[in-house]
Amino acid sequence: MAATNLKTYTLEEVAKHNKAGDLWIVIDGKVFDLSRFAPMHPGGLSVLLDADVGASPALALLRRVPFADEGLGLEAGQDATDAFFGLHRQEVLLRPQYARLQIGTISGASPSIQARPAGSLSLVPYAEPTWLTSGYHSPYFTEKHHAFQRAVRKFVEEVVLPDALAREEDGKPPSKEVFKAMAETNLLAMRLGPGEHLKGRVLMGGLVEPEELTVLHTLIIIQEFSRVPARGYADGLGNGAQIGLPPILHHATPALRDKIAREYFSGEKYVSLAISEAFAGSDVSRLKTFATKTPEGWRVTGTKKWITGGTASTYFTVGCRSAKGMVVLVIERGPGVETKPIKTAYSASAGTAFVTFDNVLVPFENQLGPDGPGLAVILSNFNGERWGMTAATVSSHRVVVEECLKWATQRKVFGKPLISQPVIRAKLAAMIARVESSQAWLETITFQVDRQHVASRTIQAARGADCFIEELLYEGGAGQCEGCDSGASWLFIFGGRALTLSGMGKYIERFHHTAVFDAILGGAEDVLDDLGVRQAVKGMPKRVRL
Ligand code: HEM
Repeated sequence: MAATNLKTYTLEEVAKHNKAGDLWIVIDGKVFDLSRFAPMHPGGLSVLLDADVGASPALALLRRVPFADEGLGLEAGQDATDAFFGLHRQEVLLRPQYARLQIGTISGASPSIQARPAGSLSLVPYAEPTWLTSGYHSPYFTEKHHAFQRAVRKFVEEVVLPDALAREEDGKPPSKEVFKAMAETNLLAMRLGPGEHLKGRVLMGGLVEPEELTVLHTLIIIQEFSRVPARGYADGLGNGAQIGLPPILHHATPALRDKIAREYFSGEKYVSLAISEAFAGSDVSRLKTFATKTPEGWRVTGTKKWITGGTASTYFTVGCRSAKGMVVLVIERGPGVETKPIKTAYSASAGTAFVTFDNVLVPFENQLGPDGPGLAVILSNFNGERWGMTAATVSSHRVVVEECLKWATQRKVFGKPLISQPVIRAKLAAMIARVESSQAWLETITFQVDRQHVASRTIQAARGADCFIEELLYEGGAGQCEGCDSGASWLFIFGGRALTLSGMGKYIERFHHTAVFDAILGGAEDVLDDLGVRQAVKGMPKRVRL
């Protein structure tokens, strides 16, 4: 927070404080006293004193240094806004320890750079999907969806975002308070989509009635949550339950279903899906976790790997091999169940676990669906998972487009904004086209899913499309440079800053090292691609010929 007794100064007054130990600077009409901070400045003292860099701005600008003369949106004698924003994220000035360096404002100047208020829409072109862009219309979303979106965004930016950034830093799991807040608004329940589990709940303070909630609302929730630049944190924040709970809701006995739903939707206990193993990923029929029927119940022995949110989960929806084929069981943490964190490249806050089941006794009532064709229970779950991952993927790519657009316009190279380079504009054009087309396709599919109430054919089509969208965005798409195989566009736009954990490119760095994961999770991309085409071929009419 800025000091309260702010004074008004002229540039001439500021210019007198231009040396080490007595250094004032002007950023966006605000006067900062850096006299004590300058020796500790992370970018060094010298830059702050170097008039040629425009960093001793009051002095430099009064001298009309070239930087200020280059048509960068500043008039000579004004301030060092461009120099600052070419090197720092806006949030630096919002940090209390830096905000309090402000001692006043420049007479007659009014700040022109403002942080976007929590919950509001971004005005950066393409930073929002078309349906949220002023002047555009949507065949799917109504005014009520808009109100819902505003409420979810506010929640995400006020409650989730600060915790996500902090947890990505310290590697701890998402805070209990965030789960509790999600429970209070019923976001935990709504994230699973429409259904019986919403009955009697007050959704988002009453913004939508339980029977009114559609898959389009779920799309809004997923896409708003995915704007948070912390992919791993999102996984820790209940993405495990997103896939682990549906089989319980659809196949468990009413008593078990209601107990686990109550505990999860109130934010008390967590649920994970435990299918993949060191031995089997996409080829789930080869699992080596064995369930044996005994008079007292099922006995389960085996291991599970890459279990999202598993370190914190109480319940695991587990795919097992049985004498009859496959069976899915709900296993509660207890004797014989152990979880160990897996160190991943993407985030410790995802709670990715290696789970061991050592001769665990599981009551017969915990069986989900029939013994033998358990594979069908597992596979049916993948459809919703892929759709959700695609919705998240498109949204997080949009955030990257926004970051790149901002950076390319505020960063100066060779005396000009980066955006003045045609090659940068070409990369941005490709990224925008892919994000926009992916979102359009996603909305079409979502609408079909909504109308057909998870009709299998649409869902199969959705899965094929989802694979394509993810490939488009990651492998050949938003990340790639057109006409060459030189890698991700966002890396080229941000340069070395895309590799640093702090500063301008920190979100790009985090995005880049998690970007490919959605092509693996929920079934490897190429396997699902192939499945999509095989299913299309199944639907080919026998009589068609060229
Ligand atoms: C209120 C004034 C300022 C504050 C509070 C401040 C603070 C910081 C902080 C916290 C960083 C670390 C990186 C980050 O977190 O973004 C940084 C880096 C830096 N700062 Fe400043 N700074 C100020 C003004 C300036 C000015 C006027 C210049 C010169 C034009 C400057 C040049 C740099 C440079 C060159 C870096 C390193 C950037 C990089 O590694 O990419 N700073 N500053």
